[in-house]
Amino acid sequence: MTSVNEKHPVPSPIDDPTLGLGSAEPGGFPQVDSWTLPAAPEDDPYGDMVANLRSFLDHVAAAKPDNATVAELAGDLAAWRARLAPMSVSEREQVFAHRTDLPGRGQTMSPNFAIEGGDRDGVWGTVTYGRYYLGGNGAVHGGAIPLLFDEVLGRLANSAGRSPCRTAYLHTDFRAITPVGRQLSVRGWFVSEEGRKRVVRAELKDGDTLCAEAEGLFVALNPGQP
Ligand SMILES: CCCCCCCC(=O)SCCNC(=O)CCNC(=O)[C@H](O)C(C)(C)COP(=O)(O)OP(=O)(O)OC[C@H]1O[C@@H](n2cnc3c(N)ncnc32)[C@H](O)[C@@H]1OP(=O)(O)O
Repeated sequence: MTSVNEKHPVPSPIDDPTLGLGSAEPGGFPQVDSWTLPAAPEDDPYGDMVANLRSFLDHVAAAKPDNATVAELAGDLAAWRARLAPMSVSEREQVFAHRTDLPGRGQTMSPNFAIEGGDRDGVWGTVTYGRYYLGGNGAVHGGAIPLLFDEVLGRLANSAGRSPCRTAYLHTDFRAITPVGRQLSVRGWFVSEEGRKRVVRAELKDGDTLCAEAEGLFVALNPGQP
């Protein structure tokens, strides 16, 4: 056990019995068969929870709370951790990041890529980086940009009935500051597909300004590869 304070001890992630190196399921990424999201269900508590969690992280990043508020929040978070801990399931059963019917796949790790359309050769949509992703001086953290590209290109490279693949390289060029809090356009497309090798490119734009672009090689997994 590791702990930031004695009142609210935080177990290390390694204590999670449902995960471990070597236990990943082959090609465990959710596959994309259609880029069209179904109409949002009337009542979708999980989607609401994830949207609130994203917004919560933005507010945590933006706020300068007093100590009493921070202590209360730490207690609330510890209580929620204790409530969720017995509900841990295997990767296959996990809901987080597996809800391909939700914007952003129902996860909060990578920026919320809102898909507008796509086909076998490409995908396009928007992203708005919240305050959580601030690097400095109003610009998005440099690591959060390849995170978006891996999400967009990973989904594209695994789409349309293709066999599961993994990122072999992801080269990112930062061309201009990527602003926090503005709706940006994102586009990913196939450059080539030869044997196991899928070369894809993507760009991130603020209006006409190219903020960043990337090239990725995704390699189709052989049987038995994790
Ligand atoms: C819905 C979900 C969206 C999110 C998707 C996210 C996708 C991810 O981020 S996956 C996680 C990050 N990636 C990884 O962990 C991958 C780790 N690496 C690996 O597992 C392996 O190196 C792997 C599978 C990529 C390739 O290994 P292996 O199967 O042995 O292939 P290998 O024989 O070396 O290479 C196959 C071909 O690719 C080429 N290649 C492989 N890696 C590279 C590289 N980094 N640069 C250039 N070429 C490469 C090889 O030269 C070879 O080419 P050729 O056939 O012309 O000789």
